[in-house]
Amino acid sequence: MNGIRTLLGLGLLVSTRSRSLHRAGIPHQDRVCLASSGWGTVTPKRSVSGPTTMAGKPIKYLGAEEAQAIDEELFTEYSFSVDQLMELAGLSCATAIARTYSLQSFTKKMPSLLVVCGPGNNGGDGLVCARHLQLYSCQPVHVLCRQSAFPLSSTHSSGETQAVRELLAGVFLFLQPMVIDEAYNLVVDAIFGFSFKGAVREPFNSILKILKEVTIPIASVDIPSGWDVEQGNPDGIRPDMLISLTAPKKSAHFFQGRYHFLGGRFVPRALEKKYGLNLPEYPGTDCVKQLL
Ligand SMILES: NC(=O)C1=CN([C@@H]2O[C@H](COP(=O)(O)OP(=O)(O)OC[C@H]3O[C@@H](n4cnc5c(N)ncnc54)[C@H](OP(=O)(O)O)[C@@H]3O)[C@@H](O)[C@H]2O)[C@@H](O)CC1
Ligand SMILES: [K+]
Repeated sequence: MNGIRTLLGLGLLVSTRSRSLHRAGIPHQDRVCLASSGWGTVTPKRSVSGPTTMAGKPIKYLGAEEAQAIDEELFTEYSFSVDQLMELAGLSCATAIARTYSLQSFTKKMPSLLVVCGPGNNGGDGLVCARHLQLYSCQPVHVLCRQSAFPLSSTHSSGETQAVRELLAGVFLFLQPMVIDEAYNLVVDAIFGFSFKGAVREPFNSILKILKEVTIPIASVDIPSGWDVEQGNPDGIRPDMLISLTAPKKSAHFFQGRYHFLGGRFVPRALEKKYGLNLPEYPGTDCVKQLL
């Protein structure tokens, strides 16, 4: 633990420095984030059919283009703002995590959770998730994200959640999987979502390699980071939990962890119908539905 505290302390120092660098105009690709897991082996293909609705219809698993089209339509046709959707998505993720893992029973208290956030909206979901987890008494939550360049990070980690901290990826890369295992109870993987494509670029590639070796559970937001949105990644991280947002993506067929949730209860009925999503009923007023 001393090792991690030293590193985290170093991270805060570097983070402070990098905020200065940001103000000085250091390009955001020089800053970072990070995340992820180690449960089971991802071998295609666990389930071809996937879960069904109460009416017995299969829930639709989206391809990358379709996921992006729905995203676009939510903004243009239904006038959602990115902040609105992100808040609901992040809340869903925190709710699924808190329900599944008994936060009060976590044995490692200081720090408790590590949330690794990427450069896009998936990372924004991670920041919101971290804030809600913290409000669920899971403190402290450490957040690794691209240095503040990310305009949403200040919004979503603001207010009473200032305890979330930024670390540079450079510092993260000093962390050995064993150190992460020792220090944290769970990693939230919010690096990449449905806009990920191609080979993982640095520094995320190195971060994902570390996360592949971690043995504490990983909860992936929307898509396990580094997985192809449709084809998965047999050599990628192996999350214990997947929280699909809006609708599962095709890669969720390859998910072999223990818990699969659907979150993001914001899809208008007309949009659901248009894309034939066949979403399941959410129980009562819940914002998540457990699929597995
Ligand atoms: N209904 C919805 O739609 C909702 C969606 N929501 C959330 O939004 C997520 C989608 O967000 P998103 O579109 O911002 O993209 P996301 O996947 O986070 O990252 C893109 C970034 O990754 C980068 N990048 C890409 N490939 C890379 C590589 N190989 N190696 C390295 N970097 C790579 C890419 O960089 P670029 O290639 O552009 O330079 C860009 O910076 C979605 O999964 C869900 O979580 C919810 O908030 C609300 C409802
Ligand atoms: K993710």
